[in-house]
Amino acid sequence: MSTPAAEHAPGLAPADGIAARARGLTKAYGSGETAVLALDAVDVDVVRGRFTAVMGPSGSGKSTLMHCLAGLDTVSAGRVWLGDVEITGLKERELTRLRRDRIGFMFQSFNLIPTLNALENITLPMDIAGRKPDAEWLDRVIDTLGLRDRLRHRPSQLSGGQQQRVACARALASRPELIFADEPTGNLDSRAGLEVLGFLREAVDRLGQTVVMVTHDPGAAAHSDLVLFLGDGRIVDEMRRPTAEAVLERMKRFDVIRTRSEGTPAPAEEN
Ligand SMILES: Nc1ncnc2c1ncn2[C@@H]1O[C@H](COP(=O)(O)OP(=O)(O)OP(=O)(O)O)[C@@H](O)[C@H]1O
Repeated sequence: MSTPAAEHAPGLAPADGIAARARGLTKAYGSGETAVLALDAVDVDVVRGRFTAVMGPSGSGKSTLMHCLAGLDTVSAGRVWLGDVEITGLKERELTRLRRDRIGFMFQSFNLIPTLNALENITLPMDIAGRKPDAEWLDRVIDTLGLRDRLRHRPSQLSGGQQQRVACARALASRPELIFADEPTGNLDSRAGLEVLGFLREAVDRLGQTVVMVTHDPGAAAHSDLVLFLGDGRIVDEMRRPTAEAVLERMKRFDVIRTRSEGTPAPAEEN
């Protein structure tokens, strides 16, 4: 049970249906004078069946948070759970299996294998794991992502947006409990980017998936249900049912704080 105070803290949700959870998550890089505190005692609940965006200035800890939640990076202190399994303290082999079974990843570079066709790329992680895809689920994913008539094409025969859709399908194919997307629209033009965001949205709404997306783009964040704002390694704010305008306004406040702390005039005076 979470305490009433915890329920109102940014980034914390009521304690049921949690896909990932962190408590006191702290990550330091380096030591001594060059040490960087990338995450500073972060508490966060990722709610199942929702689309969560993570935003914040460059260097605020977004990627580090995602990597620690996904078990791709070790933590310096604190605890992380995927579903009800605590991953902090797991051995690398157990962690690899857990990641493979429970998590789908989408990165900015799609990491498609050029010699495999779209379908083979989509099922590759499951093939490696020696698991058979659930045919009905795979069909739904392929149709939702509009890839039915592109399955035999190789990546070089697909547009950037189509390649990203294949990467999205690959992340969804094993029906993971959680999808982590790091700047999934970063390399795409705005139309293809919108497509991918639409598909992630549909993955949540129609397929019941859980998505965590790191982004710099307020327009992308507006597709989510909840935006978590990171500043200096802490969750400093959250926004439900975001709009691009509201997210942009919130992000501008980071610039004002930074400008003030650096002792230079506020940006308004520069414009
Ligand atoms: N491997 C590393 N070694 C040392 N410092 C690191 C390492 N990775 C990240 N950092 C530092 O940790 C802090 C958080 O980095 P992180 O990449 O999580 O930020 P971010 O919000 O994702 O940034 P960006 O928006 O620029 O991608 C930064 O100060 C960064 O320089």
